[in-house]
Amino acid sequence: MEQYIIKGGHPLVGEVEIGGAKNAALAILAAAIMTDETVKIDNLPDVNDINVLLDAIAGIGATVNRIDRHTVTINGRGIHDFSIEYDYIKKIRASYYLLGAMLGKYKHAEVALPGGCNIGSRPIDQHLKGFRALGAEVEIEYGKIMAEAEKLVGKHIYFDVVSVGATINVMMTAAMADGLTIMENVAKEPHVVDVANFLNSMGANIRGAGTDVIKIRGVRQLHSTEYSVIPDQIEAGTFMFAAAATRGDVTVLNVIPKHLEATIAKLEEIGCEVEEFDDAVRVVSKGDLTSTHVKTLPYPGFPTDMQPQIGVTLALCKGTSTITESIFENRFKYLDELARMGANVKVEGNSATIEGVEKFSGARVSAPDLRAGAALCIAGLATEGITIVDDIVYIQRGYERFEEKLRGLGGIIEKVETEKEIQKFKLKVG
Ligand SMILES: CC(=O)N[C@H]1[C@@H](OP(=O)(O)OP(=O)(O)OC[C@H]2O[C@@H](n3ccc(=O)[nH]c3=O)[C@H](O)[C@@H]2O)O[C@H](CO)[C@@H](O)[C@@H]1O
Ligand SMILES: C=C(OP(=O)(O)O)C(=O)O
Repeated sequence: MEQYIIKGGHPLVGEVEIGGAKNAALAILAAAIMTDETVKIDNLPDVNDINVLLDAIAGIGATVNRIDRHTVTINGRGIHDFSIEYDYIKKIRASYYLLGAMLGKYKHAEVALPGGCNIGSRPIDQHLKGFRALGAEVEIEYGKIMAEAEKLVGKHIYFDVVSVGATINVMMTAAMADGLTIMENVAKEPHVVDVANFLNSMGANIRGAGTDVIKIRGVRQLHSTEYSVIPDQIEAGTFMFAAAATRGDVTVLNVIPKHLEATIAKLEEIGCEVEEFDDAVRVVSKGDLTSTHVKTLPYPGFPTDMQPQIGVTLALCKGTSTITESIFENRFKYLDELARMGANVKVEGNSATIEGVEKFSGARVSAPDLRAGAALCIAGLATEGITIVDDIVYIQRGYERFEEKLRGLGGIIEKVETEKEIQKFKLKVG
């Protein structure tokens, strides 16, 4: 099993290029099968989740051509199989987007119940409510969701909870339903807007993405397009908190600063200097940082996907910080690991109280999920000793060349697999 080994205690300094947004790209790839024409998608992150989804799309008969690591063409004309059994697909969350896409285009879809990070119970009732409202019959049997419709007809849908997945999924189906769909209480995340823009570039008629109400006038057919995925605000934020925690000076390149507002506000609150450019943000962290309070919320609130990264940073800030996790009930597991590195934390229900410490000590820790894994690497980079992070397969789901990008900022981090490699690293770093 691959691990990261880290020798920390050095400020991260320099520039890092941010890739395309995983969570936008996954939905866009699924939506690409909704036309028989060829779609070209650029700025894809080269991460495991994307590769699993591309294999699944090829597996049902679409033609998938990799132009390079970040560009792909997809042609859905050959799709002959509307049932996705593929073993890996159920492990990724975004497998549910094939349901919305296939239901919209073929009026029939069967997809294994989705997986994704184990950060809470993660129901999909709002997705199913939306499909049913549009006229689909939906059943769950043998771990599979089966959706079928003779005809899909636009409806007024009010979501009971704000869900990124349900908003995008039902939007995809409604894009090819008859008539007008009005979706209320929808998610406003940048990736919701990106998927709407992508579908519109294929000929869909979607208005209001990025606000609380999305209106979709269904169209009969979608057509070819060329599209570039937006930058990943979570990858960018991860490097920004890595700069803060290591008392570094890092500029994230190829970002949309507007998408990073909640992150920038928290970095400034704890005492970092943040400079915004057209498509870059520089974070400078000098001297003592101070505590703050964080509550995760749907966009434009502070993202739950950035909660572990700020948590690790706050554990090294002076004073008492609190974090309220209001989206997922099981996203504090990384704090147990951090406690093994010397953090002073207490979790009660959906709140964590963090008493800042001056430094951590290196330890062997496990990545409990994707963002938590990245956050534990930040902890290791901020720690003078040696830290080993196990289960990095989670990190590889969503970060491209993570260790290489950190090394580019002066971080001492290597991917290792054997005890011999660990010893070699220790000898090298002294
Ligand atoms: C692949 C992907 O894009 N994953 C992201 C997506 O996950 P995901 O789409 O699973 O998250 P949602 O936005 O749907 O979940 C938000 C909240 O709504 C609840 N809920 C959701 C759907 C539903 O049918 N019923 C229901 O009750 C969830 O339990 C959660 O409490 O958005 C999350 C919130 O920004 C991010 O953390 C994930 O990284
Ligand atoms: C939780 C995440 O992903 P997923 O929803 O795919 O588990 C994430 O991207 O942080």
